[in-house]
Amino acid sequence: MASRLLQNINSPEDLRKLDKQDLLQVAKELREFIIDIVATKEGHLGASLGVVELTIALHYYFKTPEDLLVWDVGHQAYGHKILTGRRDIFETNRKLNGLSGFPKRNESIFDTFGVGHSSTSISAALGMAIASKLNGKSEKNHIAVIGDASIASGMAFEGLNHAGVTKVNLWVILNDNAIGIDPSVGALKAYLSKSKIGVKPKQDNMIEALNFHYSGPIDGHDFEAIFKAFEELEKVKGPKFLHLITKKGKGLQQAEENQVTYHAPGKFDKTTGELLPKNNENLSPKFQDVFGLTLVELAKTNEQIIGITPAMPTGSSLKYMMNEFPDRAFDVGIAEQHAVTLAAGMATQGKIVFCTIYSTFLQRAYDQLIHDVALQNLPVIFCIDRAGLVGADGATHHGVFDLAYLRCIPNLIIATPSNEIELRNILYTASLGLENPIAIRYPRGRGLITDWQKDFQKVEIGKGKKLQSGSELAIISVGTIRTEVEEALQQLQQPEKVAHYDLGFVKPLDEEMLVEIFQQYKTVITVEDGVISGGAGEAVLAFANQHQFTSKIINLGIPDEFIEQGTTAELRDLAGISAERIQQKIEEVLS
Ligand SMILES: Cc1ncc(C[n+]2csc(CCOP(=O)(O)OP(=O)(O)O)c2C)c(N)n1
Ligand SMILES: CC(=O)[C@@H](O)[C@H](O)COP(=O)(O)O
Ligand SMILES: [Mg+2]
Repeated sequence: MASRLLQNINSPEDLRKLDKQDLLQVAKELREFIIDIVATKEGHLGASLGVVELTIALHYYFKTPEDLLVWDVGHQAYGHKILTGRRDIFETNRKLNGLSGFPKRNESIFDTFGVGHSSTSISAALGMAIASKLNGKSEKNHIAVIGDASIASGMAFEGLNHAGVTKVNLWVILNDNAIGIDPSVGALKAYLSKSKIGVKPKQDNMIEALNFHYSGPIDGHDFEAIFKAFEELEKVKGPKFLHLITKKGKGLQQAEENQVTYHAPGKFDKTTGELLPKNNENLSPKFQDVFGLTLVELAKTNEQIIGITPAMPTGSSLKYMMNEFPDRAFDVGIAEQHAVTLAAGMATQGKIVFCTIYSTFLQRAYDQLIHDVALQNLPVIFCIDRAGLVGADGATHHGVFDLAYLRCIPNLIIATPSNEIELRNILYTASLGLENPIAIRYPRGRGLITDWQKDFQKVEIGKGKKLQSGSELAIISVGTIRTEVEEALQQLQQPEKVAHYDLGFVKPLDEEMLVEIFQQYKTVITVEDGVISGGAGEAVLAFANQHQFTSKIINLGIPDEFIEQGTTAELRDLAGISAERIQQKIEEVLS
């Protein structure tokens, strides 16, 4: 598929053998190659298309891999992967046992740092640069490429602040396309958007104030301009900053015009850019929409309700509330720590704050969760999206640690609704006002219920439920993994032997229900889509031990290893929590 020039580029060395004039053709071919593959195999599109020229220029000008190139987030690194020896296996991108969708150290020597979560590139590249200096290799270049949304995160500023007092050979390249997944937000965006190509912001250049040599803004699709800037900056000692203006989705009209949709568009027609219908999608809503639409309903009748998202209005569906109540719904940018403490501040003033964060990104705000929310027992409502295995994004994005990292926090309620209606009802219950903070956990994608917009029912906090009686063994499922358990039970030869309970809450546990289970069953299996170590199953185990129940307890969940990418179904199977694997386990125990 790779055409004339690209098919002979198996490493940056091959690229460097070409004349500069050939690079335009390489850019054309690289764009076509990315579009071709992503159109059928899916993945992140717009970001990689936007940095095609920059990617080629970096590998052409610098001596990678000796010079160290660090991509921020890494969703824009497809061109980098293709030029660094992975062209022929690029169609395995984000698939089980295939390439990771992000740079990864054990995948290639050119991937200098594993990424996926944003805003780490400056700290990582600075760390490398300081180490190089200590190793007597000060001439080595260390290059962080970071987007306009990612640089607005606190962590990126911490890196800039430190770099400014070093004399190391650090390049920060700002790829400014004025958008993250959703439009960029905040005062920094306003500052950056005043910069026009060729017109350096003269007054109060905040980057220069941080002791960086600032260059730009230049057109990031113009090879000549990029090389000229590289040559000039190479003469500068110490940290330097190059500001590029690019267009996300460059080269595919639809992607340029609908940048939010084409961030990760799913399958599309590679020539027209038209999105293709998704196969096998049922009619039940996405869990994120159950959250987003329910929140709008609740916000209509209660003006104390506030919504907060750190940079994921579309992904979390907070966008519905942002559209209806722009004064009460906030996208704070990639700033999970700020989002949590902002929510805490609002809660001190009696606001009912729904703070929605992907499980994996909430890891960033762990201290804020403990110190600013739980310790003061502020009743913030955390809506934890993308809990469990998320599929193709892989190890950096699975939401599998939350139950373990939340369970040990005093004061925090942890709700694990097992379907759309339960999610809706716990959102309603939380909106009535709780005395504690609460974490409500739900997965990526859709469940099975279509008729979900029922009248609200108040939920009793800390209550689980019996879903099915059985004579020999009990299964306790945690959250929406319930559907895998139900499917497993349907396949059993003797389903009447197996009882099924829904834990409902990981904290507080439904002790009454657990006592009933342990008094009745000699074997109990817990199933969750989170890590076993420290997870809900271990909470059940600890309860049994504390109360001297002697039933045998088997915990199913994510084993003590990082799970890579694949479809959610494949990964559940590998982890032993698919319907089939659960069924096998039950049959084994029963026999
Ligand atoms: C800590 C963290 N929060 C949120 C995200 C989700 N996320 C991935 S890419 C992205 C937007 C990045 O925008 P920008 O840095 O401008 O890069 P662009 O996509 O425009 O190239 C966001 C919010 C993330 N990866 N990491
Ligand atoms: C790169 C990144 O972090 C996001 O683009 C992420 O892939 C979004 O995930 P969802 O598709 O689950 O919203
Ligand atoms: Mg951007």
